[in-house]
Amino acid sequence: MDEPYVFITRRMPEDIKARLEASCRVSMWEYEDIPVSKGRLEEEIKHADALFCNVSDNIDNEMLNKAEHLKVIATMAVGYNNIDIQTAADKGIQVAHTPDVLTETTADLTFALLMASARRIAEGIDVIRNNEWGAWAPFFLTGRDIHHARIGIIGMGRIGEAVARRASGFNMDIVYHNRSPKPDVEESLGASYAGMDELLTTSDFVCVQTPYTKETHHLIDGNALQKMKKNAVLINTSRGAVVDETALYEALQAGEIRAAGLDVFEKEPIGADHPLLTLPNVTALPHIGSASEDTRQKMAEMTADHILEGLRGDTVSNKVV
Ligand SMILES: NC(=O)C1=CN([C@@H]2O[C@H](COP(=O)(O)OP(=O)(O)OC[C@H]3O[C@@H](n4cnc5c(N)ncnc54)[C@H](OP(=O)(O)O)[C@@H]3O)[C@@H](O)[C@H]2O)C=CC1
Ligand SMILES: O=CC(=O)O
Repeated sequence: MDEPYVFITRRMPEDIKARLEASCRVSMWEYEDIPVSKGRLEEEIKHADALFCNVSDNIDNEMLNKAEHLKVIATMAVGYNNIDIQTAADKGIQVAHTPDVLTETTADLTFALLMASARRIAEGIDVIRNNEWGAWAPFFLTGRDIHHARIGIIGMGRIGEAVARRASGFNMDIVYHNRSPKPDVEESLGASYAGMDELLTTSDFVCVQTPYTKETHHLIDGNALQKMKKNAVLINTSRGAVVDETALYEALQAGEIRAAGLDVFEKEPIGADHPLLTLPNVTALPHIGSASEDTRQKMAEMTADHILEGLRGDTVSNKVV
């Protein structure tokens, strides 16, 4: 019997490719920093038995309908909003993702962004690099305190909980909002459940950690931003479109909220001409939530293993559908 054919949509380290090559025929997009072209992906998905993809690949209904032999899609991410999971399920294609392995790393980055936004770290770095440091001044680059402030976590899931654990080390008052309350987390972390309105109107830091779904599209819109405290900071490390960027720009410019820390954007990648980057109170990062060497290596290994499981006919261990 022919070996199954796997297509990898981004250049991966040799050990990851070799893990698959032990039992599969593998082909890989040549570049690490350029997404696979739509044309190549359409061509490959037609023949592939398995697809190793990532957050920047749009695996929609049209793309999936080209697949003739596909048995498994393994994405090197926990979020899978870029994959039409209903069509995959209808076609009997298993979809696997990488939960847990990236939770602590993403929470570290979320907290780093929170601290950088509150304490104006990016502005401070710019001052030094631009040779603008005149002298110590009493109120120069003063930020807002993190310790003992209230953090409101929207989406108290794996990453939300890991952020809450970090917040408790800073003696923060933790409130959260989910569709379903989590009494165990309330007990272990001393967090309190809040409705959206209460969370927005009382939090000093609002952290968004939900997946991107129809329900969470523009969850943070102009209305939500208006409810936030004037001194509040918004942190988004979930997906860009959970926040209405136009409304956010207007709220930041009008001083309706204090600052924003963003790792994700509605259309990625953004360029230096993005309106939000004209605002000094925006700290922006290029979607690097899970980007530590160890975590990305583990995510890649896990993704390859999901493919091997699916091709053996087993149920993949982190099955979305
Ligand atoms: N910036 C980056 O690089 C990274 C970004 N991410 C993003 O983070 C997301 C979360 O990951 P993870 O913590 O593992 O996921 P989980 O599924 O563990 O947590 C998601 C949480 O969101 C809540 N939620 C879902 N829908 C809603 C809603 N409509 N309103 C309020 N709460 C909601 C869920 O609770 P309930 O169902 O009770 O509502 C759940 O507690 C990923 O989907 C991904 O988009 C992840 C990793 C890295
Ligand atoms: O954005 C990253 C993910 O793992 O989801």
